[in-house]
Amino acid sequence: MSKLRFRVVETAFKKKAVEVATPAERPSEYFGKYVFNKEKMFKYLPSKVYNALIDAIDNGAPLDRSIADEVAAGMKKWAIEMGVTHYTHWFAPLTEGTAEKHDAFVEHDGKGGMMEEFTGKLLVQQEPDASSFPNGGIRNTFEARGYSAWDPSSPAFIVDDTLCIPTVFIAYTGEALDYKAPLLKALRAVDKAAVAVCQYFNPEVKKVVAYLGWEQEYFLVDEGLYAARPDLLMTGRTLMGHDSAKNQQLEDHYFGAIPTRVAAFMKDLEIEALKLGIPVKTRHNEVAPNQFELAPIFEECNLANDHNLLIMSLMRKVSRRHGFRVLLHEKPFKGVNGSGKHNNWSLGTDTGILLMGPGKTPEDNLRFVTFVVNTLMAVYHHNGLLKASISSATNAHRLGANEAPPAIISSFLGKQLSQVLDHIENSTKDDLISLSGKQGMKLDIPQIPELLIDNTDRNRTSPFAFTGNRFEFRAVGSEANCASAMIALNSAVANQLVKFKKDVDALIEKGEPKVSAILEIIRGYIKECKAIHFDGNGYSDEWKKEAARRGLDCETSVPVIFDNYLKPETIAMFEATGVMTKKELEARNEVKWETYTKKIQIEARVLGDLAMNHIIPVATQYQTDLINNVYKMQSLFPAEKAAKLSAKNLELIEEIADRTAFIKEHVDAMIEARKVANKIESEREKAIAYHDTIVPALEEIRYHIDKLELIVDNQMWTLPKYRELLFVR
Ligand SMILES: NC(=O)CC[C@H](N)C(=O)O
Repeated sequence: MSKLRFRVVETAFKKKAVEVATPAERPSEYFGKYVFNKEKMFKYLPSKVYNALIDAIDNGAPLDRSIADEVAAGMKKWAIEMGVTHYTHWFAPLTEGTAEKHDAFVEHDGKGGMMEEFTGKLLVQQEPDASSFPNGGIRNTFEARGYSAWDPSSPAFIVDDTLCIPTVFIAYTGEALDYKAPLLKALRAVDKAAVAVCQYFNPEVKKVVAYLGWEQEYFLVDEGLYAARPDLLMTGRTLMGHDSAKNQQLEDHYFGAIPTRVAAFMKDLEIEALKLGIPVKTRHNEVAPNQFELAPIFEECNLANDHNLLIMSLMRKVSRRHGFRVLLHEKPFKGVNGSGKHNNWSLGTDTGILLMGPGKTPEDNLRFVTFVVNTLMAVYHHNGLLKASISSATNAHRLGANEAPPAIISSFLGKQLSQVLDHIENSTKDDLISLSGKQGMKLDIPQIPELLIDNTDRNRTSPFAFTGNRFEFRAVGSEANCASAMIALNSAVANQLVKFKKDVDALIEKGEPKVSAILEIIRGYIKECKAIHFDGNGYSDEWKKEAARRGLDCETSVPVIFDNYLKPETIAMFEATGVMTKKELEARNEVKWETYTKKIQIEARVLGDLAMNHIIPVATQYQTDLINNVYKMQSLFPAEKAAKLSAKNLELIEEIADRTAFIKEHVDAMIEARKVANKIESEREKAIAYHDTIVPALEEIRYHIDKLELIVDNQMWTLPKYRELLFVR
């Protein structure tokens, strides 16, 4: 009998919710307790320094060294009062996680003792010995220097005894080695380009901010069960496991009562998140059993992204206090919903206008339509790139399967917005603009009810859906750094807005009045990007055919999808917006291909091990029991009767023999295929070989393992089954 599996199931069943103390203060009082936010800056910094820092945060003004020294002194004072002993630059290298290297505040005081020290120099820039992060060949090992540099726009925060300073991570030669550096550039580009366009409508607009509201989906699995599944432990997903008879068919988990152990975890997590200034708001059960979701209020994109990275590491930490492990993988379990991280994206002005939201007047709506249509143009022209920005070895299992968006980028607009765009497209300039006496010009742009639009039919099958006053990029994966998608989207929109401004200005120069110039260009754009608009069922096979006919990127091989980053139009777009150079894009793709290969390689190794060490031995043992039974039948009964009574067992004996033989042969073949792939020099070709030869083998082997799970004695099966992983909580 398999002891471990039954022991962990039993222990898990007995676990009670961990008591979580509710803080005495209200959430609004402890919100941001561990953040060096504006309130603390005001308290701990001289007013001149405070003003300079706020200017740097709000307007990107440069900070000189003397200011940095004073900021560091203020930060240190606050941190030491909070019991902090260490500091770290906190950054997001190209690994999908975050990195930190803690240093104590201590320095020699020159009198044989120690003192706490933290200077502006240490705040502003560091040179972590971080030569082992992926860099795609940008840094040669002999010149392996990478710098981390302070991002004042994301406030420092405290985790345990450490002051964490959000930073970018760049090479000695200036290339980005992280997600934050290009994200900040993309946000600057979209700000600049959108401000220029906004000024057609309101010359007061000086700043446009990109907002991000992410929705983090995740699974929780009892820690004991998790430990008994080496595949979960090492790859984040189950590489095998037959469907549980009951899973999500009854739709009884979604929005259901939150299980008590989970509710305690959520409460604990939320308290910690609020203290770190993460404005968490929503929590609920998701579609699959043991799947949940957490979402904050939207924030400025760079901050929101840091908060998402932070929440993922908090989730990992807090879940363990509750005897759980959190699974952020996009598809931990086959056959039930995967986990996404829908990115709600919008643009807003410093005059308080949400640019993707309809307004009250036709003029407001012309602005609204301008930004929506330019976004559609960007998504249309860069649909392959946007797909590449969310593609990974892990997200590939999710896209197109069980409620997740398909692997083709299209945009859902809903009935009302579609009608407005159709109206503009099908009207002449004179239909749309009439001169009406003293009131001046009248625009015929249909009204979109501001409230109603929030309730428009949602389309879960759309990867990029308009949802009333924002777009929801639903294809982003749960494990991803949102920056990848946000870099691509904001850069593409920035580039498009620049083009729009150029097109409109050209007409104005020819003597066309501003409003009709805008309408003229918008009308042309609506026609041009029609192919991206799709309100139908994204899961259907007809859509796949239709999307191909429309010329949208329908590639499904992740390593090939990455080619989108190196297409001439992509390079031109990133270079024009100043977000990334060709060299950076090339290097980053090397990392993407390499990571892809390594992830599949690890899965193949783990599956090979489990097949040989768990599955085949257990199946063979059970087969031996059956064989013994057959022999005993023969000694007990006359031959004919024994044969009849043993018929079923004989079938099972053969089935086990066939399936184990298949598994063994294919594990061996997979090892050989890996050997061949590993010899390939080019990272791209190697990743393609892994995709084409190893990924299908993983599926084929799994199929037979899952069939064995159905027939082998349950008492012998060593790995916790889907019904246990998904329902014990
Ligand atoms: N209810 C939902 O929105 C499901 C979303 C789904 N889990 C996804 O992967 O995107």
